[in-house]
Amino acid sequence: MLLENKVVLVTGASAGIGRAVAIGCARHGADVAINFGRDTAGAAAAVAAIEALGRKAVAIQGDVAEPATARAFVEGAVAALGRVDVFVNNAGICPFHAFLDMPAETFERTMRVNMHGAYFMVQAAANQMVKQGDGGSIIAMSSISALVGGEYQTHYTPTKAGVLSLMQSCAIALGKHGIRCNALLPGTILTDINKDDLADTGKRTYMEKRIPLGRLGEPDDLVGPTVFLASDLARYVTGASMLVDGGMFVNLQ
Ligand SMILES: NC(=O)C1=CN([C@@H]2O[C@H](COP(=O)(O)OP(=O)(O)OC[C@H]3O[C@@H](n4cnc5c(N)ncnc54)[C@H](O)[C@@H]3O)[C@@H](O)[C@H]2O)C=CC1
Ligand SMILES: C[C@H](O)[C@@H]1OC(=O)[C@H](O)[C@@H]1O
Repeated sequence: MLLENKVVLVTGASAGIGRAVAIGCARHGADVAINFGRDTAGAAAAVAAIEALGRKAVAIQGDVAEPATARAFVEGAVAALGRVDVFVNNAGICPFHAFLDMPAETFERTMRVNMHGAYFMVQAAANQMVKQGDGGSIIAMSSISALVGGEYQTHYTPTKAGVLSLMQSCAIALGKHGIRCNALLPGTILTDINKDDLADTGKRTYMEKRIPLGRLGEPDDLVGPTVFLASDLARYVTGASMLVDGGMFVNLQ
């Protein structure tokens, strides 16, 4: 198994991509600590699914927008599972809104959750890995939106570009410690984050038509790429980014 004896931490793992990735890593042999915001039932379901696979799991509540959450999550995970081998920064929000009347609070909250949250979480995980002294793998859930814009995502796309950039700089800062840092760039994956947006059937059909593989993504589509980057198969991969979008980005005409 690719992640045998590894401890994986995933933020925002009570639903969507984070939950799929947490359970997927357990399927490949990892013990898993999940951070979650408010969804206690979703977090409990993720823990139960991981334990049903014969792996250890712990769920730790905390708002990633608060810098103190990062240290508490890493410390709680180490207390429960012993160490941190892989850190997946996944928690994120995208409250769709037009640019010209974007409320300052919506802009600031999106920045704090997606960008500040990623920064302090990655920093806390990296410090633990440096302390352990035998490297690690950090993976950030960026987005196709790091590379292209969105009319109702002017507050969101800069955070995804920021997270991609964070992985590039951290790859340099942490390479000497044997810590690899990479970004995954999902396309459009059906989750709660875009449920309302894609309830517009015209928009959903348009998005589907843009995808050469012919369908929107599902959370499990991110498991393979995450497990690969987490595993020793990717031992010489750092500072890299991988689109997981069914080919949407390259589909000009
Ligand atoms: N669904 C998609 O099409 C795409 C999603 N992404 C990214 O993937 C990541 C996961 O999103 P999805 O699974 O799609 O959405 P989701 O809405 O299903 O999941 C987001 C998760 O983050 C958690 N979360 C939100 N704010 C939090 C906070 N302040 N503290 C702790 N946890 C918090 C939520 O509780 C939830 O578990 C996000 O970073 C998103 O930007 C990137 C590209 C495409
Ligand atoms: C929320 C969006 O539907 C989703 O998130 C992203 O990062 C991409 O823009 C997807 O379409």
